[in-house]
Amino acid sequence: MAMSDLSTPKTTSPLLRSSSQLRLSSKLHLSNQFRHLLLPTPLHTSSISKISCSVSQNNQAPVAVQDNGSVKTKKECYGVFCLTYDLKAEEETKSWKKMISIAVSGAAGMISNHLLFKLASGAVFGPDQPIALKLLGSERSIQALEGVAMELEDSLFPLLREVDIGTDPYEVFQDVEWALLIGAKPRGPGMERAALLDINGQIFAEQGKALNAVASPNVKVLVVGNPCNTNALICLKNAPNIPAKNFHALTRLDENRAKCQLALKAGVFYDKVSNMTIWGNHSTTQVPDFLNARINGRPVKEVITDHKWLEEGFTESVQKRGGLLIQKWGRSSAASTAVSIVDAIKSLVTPTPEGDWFSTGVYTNGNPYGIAEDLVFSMPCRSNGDGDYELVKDVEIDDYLRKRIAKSEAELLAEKKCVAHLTGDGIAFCDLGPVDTMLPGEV
Ligand SMILES: NC(=O)c1ccc[n+]([C@@H]2O[C@H](COP(=O)([O-])OP(=O)(O)OC[C@H]3O[C@@H](n4cnc5c(N)ncnc54)[C@H](O)[C@@H]3O)[C@@H](O)[C@H]2O)c1
Repeated sequence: MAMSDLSTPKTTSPLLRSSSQLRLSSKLHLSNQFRHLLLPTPLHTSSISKISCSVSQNNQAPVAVQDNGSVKTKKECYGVFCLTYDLKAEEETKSWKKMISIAVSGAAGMISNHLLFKLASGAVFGPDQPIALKLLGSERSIQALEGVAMELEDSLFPLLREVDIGTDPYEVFQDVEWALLIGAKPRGPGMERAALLDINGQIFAEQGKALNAVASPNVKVLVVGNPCNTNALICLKNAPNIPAKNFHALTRLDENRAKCQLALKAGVFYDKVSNMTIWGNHSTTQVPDFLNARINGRPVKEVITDHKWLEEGFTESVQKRGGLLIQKWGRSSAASTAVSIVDAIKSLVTPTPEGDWFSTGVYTNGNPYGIAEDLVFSMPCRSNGDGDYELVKDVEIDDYLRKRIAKSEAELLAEKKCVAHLTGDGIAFCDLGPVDTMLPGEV
C-alpha cells in the first residue's frame, strides 16, 4: 500500500456517516509508527434496519437508538459497534465490553498470520470484546506489516476497532493490556545456541524495558519467541514495575501435543485427556507428565498399560512432533502454535474446569515443588478467569519425574548464566554442554 493511501479518508456506509464519522478515518503518523484505524463497517447493515446511531459526549460511545426512541445498552457500548451484527432480526442489540489493547510482536511472521485473525474474530476474548491490535515488526518487515493490516481490514471483523503497526516497542506497547511476544530471530545455519540466546535475549530485554515504561501496569505478557523460557525471564527482569507473575512462556503447544499422543495411544478422542503438565523448559528437556495426567478421569498409567512406551516413547513423540511436521509440511508449526496461544490466553481469561489444570511457563518464586527460584519454568496452573493464575499444589512427583525435571531445571539455570548481562545478574558465562536441546524446527 502506498503511504499516501493510508491517509485517504475511507468511504463509509450512509449509516456510519450519520454517526459523526466516529473513529473512521485512517491516520498516518509519519514516524516509524503507522496507524490504521480500521473502518468498522457493519457487515449486514440491512439486517439492522430501524436502528440508528448517535454519538455520546465523549465521542467514544454512540448509543444504539431504536425506532421507537428507546436507548439500548447505553452504558457499555463503544463505537458504532453498539449495533449488533447478528443477521437474526429478532435478536436484541448487544452491548460491548470496553475495548482492550493487544500487542503482537513478530506480527508479519507465520504464527501471527494465523493468530491475528483468531484474535480479531472474537475466538479468544469473546464475541462481545472489541479489541485494538498493536502490531510490532522488525524494520525489514514494515511493508509486510502493512499487508497484514490490509488483510485485517478486508476481513471486516466487527470486533476489531484499531490496528497500529510500528517498529518501536515504546510506541507500539503504549497502554497495552496483553503483549504476545512472538517476534524473534530464527537460528541461522551453524549458529550456536548461546549466540541465539544472546541475539534474541537482547530483543526481549528491550521489549521488557518498553513494556515497563509504557504498557498497562498489569499487562499480561506471553513470550513465544524462542528460547521462550529464558526470553520471558529476561523480559520480566527488565520490567520491574510489572508483576513477575504476569509473564508467561508458551508451553501450551507441548501440552496439546502430549494430550494428542496420549489420546492416540489410548484410542480415545483428545478431549478425554486432562491434567496434562509440561514441566520445565520449552526444549527437548521438557517433561510431559504422564504420572498426573488423566484419561476419562482415570490415571494414565491405569488406562495405558504399556509403561515402557510411556517412559520412553511418549516424551520423544512429543519432542519430535515439530520435526516430523517440518518433514511433511516443509515449514514449522505455525497454525497449531497460534491455536496453542489462543488456548493459553483462554486458560487465563476463563475459569479452569473443576479438577483440571493447564501448563504455562511462569516465574518460579514461591513454587511448592522445590524448583530453583528466579527461573521461568513450565508448571501446572489454574485460573479463576481473571487473567491471573495459581500454581496447583497437590501434584505428585515421583523419582522418574524428579530426575527429569531436575535436568530441565539445570538447563534453564545454565541458560540464565548465559544471559546474566541481560538480566542484571552480572557477567555472562555460557556453558550449555555438548547436547543441543532446542526443539526441532522451532528455532
Ligand atoms: N514456544 C513455542 O511453543 C513456539 C512454537 C513455535 C515457534 N516458536 C517461536 O516463535 C518465533 C516466531 O516463529 P514464526 O514461525 O512466526 O517465525 P517467522 O520468522 O515467520 O516470524 C518472525 C517475525 O518476527 C519478526 N521479528 C524479528 N525480530 C523482531 C523484533 N525485534 N521485533 C519484532 N519483530 C521481530 C520478523 O521480522 C518476522 O516477521 C520463533 O522464535 C519460533 O522459534 C515458539
